Amino acid sequence: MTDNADLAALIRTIPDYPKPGILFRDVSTLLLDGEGFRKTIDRIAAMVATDTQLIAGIEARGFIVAAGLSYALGLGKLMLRKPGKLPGEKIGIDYQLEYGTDRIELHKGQVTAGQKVVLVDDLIATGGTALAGIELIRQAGGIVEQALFIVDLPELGGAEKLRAAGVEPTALIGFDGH
Ligand SMILES: O=P(O)(O)OC[C@H]1O[C@H](OP(=O)(O)OP(=O)(O)O)[C@H](O)[C@@H]1O
Ligand SMILES: Nc1ncnc2[nH]cnc12
Repeated sequence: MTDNADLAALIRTIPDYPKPGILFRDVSTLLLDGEGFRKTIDRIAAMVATDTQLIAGIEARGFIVAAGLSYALGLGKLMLRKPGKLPGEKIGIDYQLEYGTDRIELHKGQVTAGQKVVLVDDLIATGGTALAGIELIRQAGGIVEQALFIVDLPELGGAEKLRAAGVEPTALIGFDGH
């Protein structure tokens, strides 16, 4: 992981949100900064494997990263959505969050067998969300070997879990603490 201190400085930390003990790393302040967002997307885009065919983003903050990369690289984007949002036939998976549980869903037929998909999100903490996304894309026949994030919280072990699942995670910024 390179330094990216310029981008780290644009991310606000809010203690005890949404629960006591959680240090919430709020990317909304980075998103407000046009140059900061452009640098974020450019630096992540430079890491995307050249054989990538599709960018998968996780609702909601992951969509912003996915949209930027999709535009920068001219690749399509796949929406992994929270429950009840997709109108078509879908598959879904439940997962644990650092502060609760959730579910994501994917439209059937929007990943083709053998398609190379990169998963992106704003942040990886416990890795539950990213692993659920990877599992869902794999169930649909896609190949996921790379996942990219703006922020990693290494103490929560998510990146290690992704490596154990055969996916190489990279983040621009690592923050200490929960
Ligand atoms: O590695 P994990 O422990 O799974 O946590 C990371 C996830 O948590 C946040 O999303 P959140 O569920 O808060 O939803 P949002 O993007 O809709 O705000 C973040 O954007 C990641 O998707
Ligand atoms: N500490 C944290 N800050 C921001 N988003 C998160 N998602 C899960 N944990 C988080």
